[in-house]
Amino acid sequence: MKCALIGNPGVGKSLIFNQLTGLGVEVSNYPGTTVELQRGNTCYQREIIEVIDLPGVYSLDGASDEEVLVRRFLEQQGADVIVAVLNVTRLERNLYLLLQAAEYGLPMVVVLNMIDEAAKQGFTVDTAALRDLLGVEVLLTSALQGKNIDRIIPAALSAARPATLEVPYDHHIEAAVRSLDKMQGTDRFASLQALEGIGDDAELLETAKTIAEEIESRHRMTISQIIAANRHNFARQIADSITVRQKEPAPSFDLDTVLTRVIPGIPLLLGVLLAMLLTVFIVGGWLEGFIVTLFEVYAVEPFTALDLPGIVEAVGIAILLALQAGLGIAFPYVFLFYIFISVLEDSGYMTRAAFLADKAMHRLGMHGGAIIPVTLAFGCNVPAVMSVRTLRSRRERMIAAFLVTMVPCSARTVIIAGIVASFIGLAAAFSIYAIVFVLIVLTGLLLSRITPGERFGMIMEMAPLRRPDPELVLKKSWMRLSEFLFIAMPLLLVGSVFLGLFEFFGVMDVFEAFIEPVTEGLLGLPGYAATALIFGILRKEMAFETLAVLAGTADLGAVLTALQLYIFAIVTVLFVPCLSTITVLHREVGSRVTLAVTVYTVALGLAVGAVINFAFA
Ligand SMILES: Nc1nc2c(ncn2[C@@H]2O[C@H](COP(=O)(O)OP(=O)(O)OP(=O)(O)O)[C@@H](O)[C@H]2O)c(=O)[nH]1
Ligand SMILES: [Mg+2]
Repeated sequence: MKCALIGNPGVGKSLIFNQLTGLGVEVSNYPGTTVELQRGNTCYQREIIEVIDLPGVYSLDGASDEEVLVRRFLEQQGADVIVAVLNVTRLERNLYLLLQAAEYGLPMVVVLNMIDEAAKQGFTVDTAALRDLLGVEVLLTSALQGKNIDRIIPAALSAARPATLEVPYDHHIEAAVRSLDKMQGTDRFASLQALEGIGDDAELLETAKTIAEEIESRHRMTISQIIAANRHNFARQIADSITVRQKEPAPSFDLDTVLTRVIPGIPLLLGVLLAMLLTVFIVGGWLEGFIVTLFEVYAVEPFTALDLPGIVEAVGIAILLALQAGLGIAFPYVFLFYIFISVLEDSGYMTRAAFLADKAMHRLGMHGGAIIPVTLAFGCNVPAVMSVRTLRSRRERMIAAFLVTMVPCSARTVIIAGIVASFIGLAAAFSIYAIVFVLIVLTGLLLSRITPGERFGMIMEMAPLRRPDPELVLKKSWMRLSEFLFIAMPLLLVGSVFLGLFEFFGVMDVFEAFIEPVTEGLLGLPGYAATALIFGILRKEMAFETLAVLAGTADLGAVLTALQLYIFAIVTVLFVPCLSTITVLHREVGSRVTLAVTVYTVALGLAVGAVINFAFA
């Protein structure tokens, strides 16, 4: 048997799913967390029951990816039982979706979740009244406290049935439904769908269209608008009739007016982001240094001391370097960042941040939600790319994936600080940031023009402000980290081994000679800089380290001119995202976008380097 969890975003479907199946899908106090269908199994009385976690939607007739997915799922009867999960503190809007889903006629049970919050707000729900109205079983649950979750499956098995309640539509629409029934013998649901222009019976659609146009001209509204308005009204009536106030809610200080007003909202947001970045830089940088040194002293050095035959040593070193690069990013940056982001999400602050950032992000072809990937990117592009999946449309995900990989991550900051700030000066270092920032904005403006796909406004529900649950925060951060470890690391290993072998067999020298016209002619850099750039692909700071090794000194200022150092730094910063980023890009947005990002950033890096070289040489 299959049970599907359907409901608005952020009502607790995934938390219920995790409790039923023992799996760990992502749970967040940020609407729109689940974007794909998730499946898992649970066992009840020796029967295996498949549970499906669907992405949250507000209605079933929109064009967003999630709405299309859920609608198809219902049309194709993807489940035997629908478990409609409702947030009891937002009954009206949640009932709207329920009324719409009920029309598909599948057996269902209703779960009113977050009853703990309702109690805090001083009300409860008359479940018996709702049960009578809908004609289906209604449960009160709190997924956070694990209350009544164990009753969902038994109810789905024994008490699920199609809802008997019908939305009373406008009398013109009801009349149209009756006449379609008389003329073509279609049932209520099919007639309503046909009136909205949905379905594949051409004759029925034709008849329905004539009737619909007649009604629309009278109401000066589209049929869909009339139907939606009727459902809304009915949902409100039901919500009012089943809500039982127990006490008046205590008047509370409205934190939201502080958080979401431009002043002090925006300065506060910038402060929060800055504090987060600084903490991650300082703590992360320290931790990374620690891990890298640890590897150096306890793995790389002892391994080289073994004096193994050349090729074995080359492969071994390559593997160690990849582990060093991967772990050096994973724990200090990815994990730390995820903890911060999870706290911001689960406290509900992230939805406020998205709201504040919406205007700026729109210019770049994304919406406020892109604040998450963009902020993450300053720490490390890997988690940033992984988070683009929370964006609503493919168009936005593509734009965000592009822009995020251009944001100077902490490793690139190390390059800017280590090469430019220390050998040339602070002003020069800031000028690199300024150039990159301008390029990101220009790229965003360009992409938002040329990227195909529908634009969506931001309709995002403000998640309630809550104290984040430490256990959920840690669990989620760990889950996201392990995704990085198990997906990006193996690829990083393979890439690194190839690079090591290339070097061993002298492919690097051939390559250096081959692209000499570019390195020397175009960028005015010594030939060995090309190898350093290539190693930068593994881990950005390695460009710096390799350059020092190849130049034979850490005092780069003695062997390279200020202009050469500046060009090397800006090319490294812009040039191809690192291998870890490329692997996650590939997973999140596919090979074509990954290739486009790679080609674009190489071209951009070389072009900017060349322009600077010719302008100042
Ligand atoms: N207080 C309280 N919080 C809950 C309850 N159930 C879920 N939450 C919280 O609500 C937030 C949303 O939970 P999710 O399970 O991610 O919601 P979802 O329905 O899967 O959301 P989408 O994937 O966006 O559709 C999380 O922060 C949960 O911890 C509950 O019963 N009580
Ligand atoms: Mg979810």
